[in-house]
Amino acid sequence: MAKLFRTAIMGPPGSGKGTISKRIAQNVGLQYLSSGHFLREGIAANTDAGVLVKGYVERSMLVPDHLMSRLMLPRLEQLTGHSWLLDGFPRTIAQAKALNDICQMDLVISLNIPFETLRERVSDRWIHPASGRVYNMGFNPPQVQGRDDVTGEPLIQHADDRPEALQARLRHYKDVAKPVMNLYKKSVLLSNAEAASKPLGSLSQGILYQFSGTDTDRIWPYISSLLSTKISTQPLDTCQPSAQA
Ligand SMILES: Nc1nc2c(ncn2[C@H]2C[C@H](O)[C@@H](COP(=O)(O)OP(=O)(O)OP(=O)(O)O)O2)c(=O)[nH]1
Ligand SMILES: Nc1ncnc2c1ncn2[C@@H]1O[C@H](COP(=O)(O)OP(=O)(O)O)[C@@H](O)[C@H]1O
Repeated sequence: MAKLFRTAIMGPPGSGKGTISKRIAQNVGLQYLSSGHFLREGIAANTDAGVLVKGYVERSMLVPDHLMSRLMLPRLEQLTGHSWLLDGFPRTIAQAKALNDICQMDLVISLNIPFETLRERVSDRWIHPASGRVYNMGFNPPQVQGRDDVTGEPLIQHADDRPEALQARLRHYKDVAKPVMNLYKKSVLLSNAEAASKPLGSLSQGILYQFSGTDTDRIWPYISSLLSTKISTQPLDTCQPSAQA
């Protein structure tokens, strides 16, 4: 049985989830699954799932929880036997509960970045719409200005990255993410029977680690060191539903 490591990264738009996830995947060698990327792939390939979610994604609305869980959970079940990192899922408490039903996570990373920093970053953000590759004109510019490094196709800026839209997205993120963070935050020791008899919202798991700052390069060493500690002390295990399941 291998040591398996299941983790998720949370944070407001522009907080650096994608940037940090890429570093984690390179350093730790786990499977990286970004919900936004996964949905966009389905839309581009015109799969049944892609057709169902297209309207929501194009309007930057959250895909309904039941649909999101129906798409993501089988994908995770295919990764049995692998360590993974989720970016963008679970985003709501309903999604977190659905994930708990199939798997206990080991660690949740939350990025806490000041609004002004987010505003500066997203106003400088350019994306390659087909792949979701993200560039920042100061931090990680493309090799050729305005062009994707891999395909050479033009980069675009998202209407959602305008400051007014960002403010609204941030408010929405805070409302939706708070109960999810509370679920992962505090440690409570409960027997399975106790856990089963409590409403899920009252349970929390003590696996949330928050990182604050304005620079990804400064936050990264702390995350890297946390991961080394967590992974080296991780018991041999397979994916199990959490006590709440
Ligand atoms: N100047 C600067 N830019 C950064 C830093 N870290 C990341 N960025 C850039 C890369 C992107 O253009 C932008 C947002 O980063 P990400 O796309 O990694 O963020 P995230 O995945 O959280 O955004 P999303 O949820 O997709 O809106 O900021 C940093 O420390 N300094
Ligand atoms: N966990 C999720 N629940 C509901 N919708 C999601 C989820 N993840 C992604 N989406 C959909 O995909 C879109 C793109 O997601 P993402 O790439 O994470 O970017 P953003 O930070 O703009 O939300 C979202 O606007 C939303 O429509």
